[in-house]
This record gives sequence, C-alpha cells and structure tokens, in this order.
Amino acid sequence: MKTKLPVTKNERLDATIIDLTYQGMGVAKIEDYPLFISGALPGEEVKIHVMKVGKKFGYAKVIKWYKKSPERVEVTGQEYTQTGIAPLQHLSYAGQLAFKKKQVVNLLQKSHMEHIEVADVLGMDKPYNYRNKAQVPAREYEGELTTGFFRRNSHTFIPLEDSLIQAEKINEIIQKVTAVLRKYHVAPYDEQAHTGVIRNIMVRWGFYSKEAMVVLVTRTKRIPQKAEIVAEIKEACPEVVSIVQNINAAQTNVIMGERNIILAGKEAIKDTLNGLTFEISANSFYQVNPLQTEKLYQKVVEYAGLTGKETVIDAYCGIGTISLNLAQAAKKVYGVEVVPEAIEDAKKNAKLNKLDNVVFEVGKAETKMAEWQSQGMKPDVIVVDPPRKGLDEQFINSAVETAPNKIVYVSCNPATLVRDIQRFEELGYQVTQPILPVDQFPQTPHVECVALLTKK
Ligand SMILES: C[S@@+](CC[C@H](N)C(=O)[O-])C[C@H]1O[C@@H](n2cnc3c(N)ncnc32)[C@H](O)[C@@H]1O
Repeated sequence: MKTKLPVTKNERLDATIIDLTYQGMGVAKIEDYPLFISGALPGEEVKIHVMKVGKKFGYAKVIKWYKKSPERVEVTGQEYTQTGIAPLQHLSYAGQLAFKKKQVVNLLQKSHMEHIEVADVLGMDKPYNYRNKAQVPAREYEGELTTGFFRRNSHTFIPLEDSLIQAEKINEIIQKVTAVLRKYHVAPYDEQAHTGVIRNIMVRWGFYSKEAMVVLVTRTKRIPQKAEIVAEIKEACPEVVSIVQNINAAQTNVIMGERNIILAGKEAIKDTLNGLTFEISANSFYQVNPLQTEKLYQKVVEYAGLTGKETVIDAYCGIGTISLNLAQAAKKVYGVEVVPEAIEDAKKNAKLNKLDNVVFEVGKAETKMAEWQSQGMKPDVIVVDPPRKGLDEQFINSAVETAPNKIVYVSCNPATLVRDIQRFEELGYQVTQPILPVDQFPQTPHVECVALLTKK
C-alpha cells in the first residue's frame, strides 16, 4: 500500500531549518519527512518550493526568508553555490569551522564513541584563493570555446571564472590559454555528440616555486596548429614551465585519460612544503591547499613522535610528501602508493631532498601491508592517508598484526575515519589525543582530520 507523503511536488509551504547535512544543505522536517534545501542555514525561517519528492526525502528551494541566521553572510556570485565550487560561501567562516567540528562530533556520537574528543578546527586566516590546482571543462558557449563549471548533479554548463577559491594566478592562466585556443579556433568538446578536441584545461600552480603547469585534456591525439598554440601559451604565460597534453578518448565523466604527451618544458613542476621540494607531475595527487597542508603534515610528524630510531610506514603516500616529512626524523620510511607515476615522483623527490632512508613501492596498500607483515616487518609507526572510502579491512588487520606503537590517521572523510577508528579500538588501539580537523577546503563542506591511535 502506498503511504501518503506529507508534501507534494511544487507545493509551497513555510518551514524552519533545523540542521545542515554533511553536504552543506539545510534540512527542514515536515511531519518527520526531511527536505534538503540548498543555501539555507539552521535557525532560518523560510518559505520553500518543493522541487522533488522521493520515498524517504525530498528537495526544495527557498523562495522567501522570514528570518535569516546571524551566521549568514551575503554573497554576490550564486554560481559558486550552484556549481559546488563554494557551497558554504553563505555561512560565516567561524560558522563553517563550527559546522565541520560538529560533523565529526556527531559521527562519533552516532557510533557511541563520545569518549573521543575533537579539537577546534584549524582554520585559515584568509580562507579564499587557496587552491593550487584547477580543472575546468571547455565547452562551446555562445559560439565560442568557453571555460566554466557544471551545475551540481547535472550536465548544465555555466560559464564562470573561479576567482573565489582558486589561486588568482590560475584564473589568469586559464583566461590566457582560453584566448589562445579561441584564436586558433580549436573545437571545444561536445559531450552529446562526443566530438571536438579540447575537453578540459588543468592548471597546477606552485605557491612557493611560482612554477605553473598547463594540461590540455583532449579527445583526439591531434591538436590542429599545436606548435603555434604551445608557443603562444609560453609567450603569454612566462610562469608556465610545463605544457602537457593528456588524451582522454573515452565517453566518460572521468577527467584525465591515461596517456600524456609533453608538449613543452618539463614533465613536472616543483613546489615546496615545510622546506622540502617536490616534483609534481600531471596525474599525481598533491594536496590542493598548500598552506594548510604544511600545518597538517606538521601535526602528523608531531603525533608520530619520532626520535631517529623508528621504522615508519607511510601508506597511500602519493608523491611521498608525508614520507619525506617523516624521513627527516626517522630511521627508515617505507611508502606505498597505487599510482606508478606518483611513485616515480616520490623516488625523485627523495633524491631531490637528499633523503636516502626512504623506500617507495608501487602497489595496493592492503596487499603491500599484508606482504610486509608476512615478511616480519615491525614498524614503530604507521601513517595512513587513504582516499574517501577509507581503509580496507585487510589493511587494518595486517597493520595491527605488525603491532606498531602508533597509527597516525589522516582522513578526508570523517565517516570512514570514525568507522576505521572503531575497528582499531576493537583490535587494541585507542585515541588518546583529540582528533584535529584541519580546514583544507574553506567555503566547502569537506572536512580533513588527523587522529593519533596508540597501542593500549
Ligand atoms: C588522499 S591521497 C594522499 C596522498 C599523500 N599522502 C599526500 O598527502 O599527498 C590518497 C592516495 O592514495 C592513493 N591510493 C588510492 N587507493 C590506493 C590503494 N588501494 N593503495 C595504495 N594507494 C592508493 C591515491 O592514488 C592517492 O595518491
């Protein structure tokens, strides 16, 4: 039998916002039925228009505010919310930091782990223009190749320059590269027809080194008038030391393809973190907020508590950024990472920084950890920094078998962090320091945390 929902599509009604979801949407409940409302803040009283109703929840938009939150800040560019570039821009920065802390506290409570404390979020002094990387789609708009972003959860293209959270230099480079591509009439990608040449422009910017990389992601191998285009980009953007073509011929939402061709300059740019130099190539993971990353890594080193005698594992090591921060104070560091190019970078980075007490291996962390365990490796400290899905069960079991005194967990998803901490607690580890959230992504709901687990 169909149960009648308390709201219908296109209905207009008054509501009070009671919460924010982890994605930063306001929540109102109509007879216990949750409605998610973009751009609304807790405590606000609003008139809403119901856009979509599902069995368990629905979506609505605000058409009128009766009472606004004292935490609301007025914003000019609604596109930054619509595209998901800065979905929390309408919440004061202090409010954003409180929201992020509360997310971690709530998740711990839900898992009955109230005994674990959460520190105040380490925020930024200037929470804007912090991103060192942008990847923007190039599409036809009003007859011209134009860069922009997609409306959240849709394929609607919005022409837009992100002058809010990405480094100003990146905006400047994207504009100049776009002008060159327009001049040579390079065809932008058409998703429907799967035609055109340029799919995306990716730019990386070294905050300290002032070196930039431009990656032209193309559907085809051939770029018409490639030599002229490359020469003009070099001339217009003297800070660009690397121009790479990445070929992605597939009909997919995945941005980067597998094949890179160096069109000019070097295959990687350099940047510095905590005084160490890193080479970063097109496909490697590199934290997007360098100022906050330095603080995050300092906390990791502090939690590891190294004296120079320790063997350390850095799992999910990327290009070895955490590994090399640790290697300065450890006897030996073993890094593992699944992307082969990142491990190539990591090895170069060890040499570049004259650190020879590091071994980097390509592989899945869960497989490598099991291998190290069966070989009898006894690390003193294991550092993990997995992607959003968190740690694999096999990884946790093998890591615990090797009995490290400490596990330092860097996480970009508090839900999987809490899940994995619970597992480590069952296996004889405890969190003795408050979990520290570090705001790597101001104006967005993303939360990064670092937690220390010690053997009971
Ligand atoms: C959040 S990033 C952290 C990278 C590095 N620690 C840093 O701070 O730059 C996660 C890394 O895990 C890698 N990765 C994803 N799945 C993996 C797996 N199963 N085993 C090893 N590495 C993996 C990704 O390629 C990525 O470099």
